[in-house]
Amino acid sequence: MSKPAKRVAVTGAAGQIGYSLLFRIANGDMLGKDQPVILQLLDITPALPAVRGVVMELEDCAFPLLAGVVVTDDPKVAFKDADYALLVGARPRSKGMERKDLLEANGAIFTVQGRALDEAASRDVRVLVVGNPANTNAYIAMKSAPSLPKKNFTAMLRLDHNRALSQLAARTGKPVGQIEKLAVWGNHSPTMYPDYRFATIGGQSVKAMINDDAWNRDAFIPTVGKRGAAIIEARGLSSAASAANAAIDHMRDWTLGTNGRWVTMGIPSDGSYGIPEDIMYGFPVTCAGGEYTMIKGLEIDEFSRSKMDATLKELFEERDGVAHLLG
Ligand SMILES: NC(=O)C1=CN([C@@H]2O[C@H](COP(=O)(O)OP(=O)(O)OC[C@H]3O[C@@H](n4cnc5c(N)ncnc54)[C@H](O)[C@@H]3O)[C@@H](O)[C@H]2O)C=CC1
Ligand SMILES: O=C([O-])CC(=O)C(=O)O
Repeated sequence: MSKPAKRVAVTGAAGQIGYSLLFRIANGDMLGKDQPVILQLLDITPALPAVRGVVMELEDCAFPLLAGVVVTDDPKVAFKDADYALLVGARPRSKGMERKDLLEANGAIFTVQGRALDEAASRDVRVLVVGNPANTNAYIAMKSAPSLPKKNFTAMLRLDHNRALSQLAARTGKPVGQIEKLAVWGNHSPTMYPDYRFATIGGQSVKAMINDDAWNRDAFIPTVGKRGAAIIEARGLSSAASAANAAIDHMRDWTLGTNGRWVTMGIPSDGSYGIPEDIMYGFPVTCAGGEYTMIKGLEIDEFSRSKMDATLKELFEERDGVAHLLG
């Protein structure tokens, strides 16, 4: 007998990430090839005709796991009994903007949606915020949903993690799938700190393999941090397929587990590593049994401390900038 369907809410369903994401969720890439899903799609009223077009295409794929689709412009309808919520809908940046420049335009969306999740979603709903600035928007949603567990709110750092893996594979000439124990600390912004000090390939230290601090400082860290801008420069639009892929990776690993492998998730801090409680910060985690567990006790050297503090400082500034939204 097939499993009962899970309700997956996706906001910004008419957008470019939505167009890459929905088909993969319906195909079972996120929750497994034996898990039926009901998609609950939210967008703003003028975008609903476009969402209906996407739904026609979903129908035309005849996905066996797609057990139903809801289309709405009302967050409470979209989040009704939702088991998963992927909050993608928000304005993307264009050339010359930083992600934090979107705070004013996008922050308010996440108070409304946090409250609607609080009221309507499953008490176990797993929330991933993709819309930028993702960490602070996730913080806003979490603070606007006081009856839901804080740990169920996360922000997407997985694209940064995957970008960093790919840069390391290129530099070492090793297969990307063999790299373990990478971490990306902090904010999804150019201040993030991708950190391969603990990384291994086939049990060998990646840091020792590369042995080039200047490359780390002057090439690796800025390339990963500014990759989003490089894609906007090249495409004229921000990353969409790779962002959707990262969202699938994040939710799949959270739900189905990582078998001991480290991944990066933006999660509310518990105070570890000197990051104050509730700050939505990228940490290395493993996932098992539907829960994530932060990797604790890693040594933080002076260079790393300064990087982790710089990205924390930016998150403080963003948090202060949205204080008025949180009353
Ligand atoms: N965290 C990450 O790694 C990444 C985050 N992003 C962010 O994801 C967001 C979406 O990007 P795209 O899909 O490329 O943008 P897009 O402009 O193609 O689509 C955004 C969609 O959200 C909808 N929307 C706007 N306000 C809404 C609201 N209040 N409720 C529901 N839907 C709403 C729009 O109508 C549109 O359909 C942007 O903020 C972008 O910066 C993009 C790439 C990576
Ligand atoms: O850079 C942007 O604005 C879109 C994004 O978050 C990314 O590609 O990492």
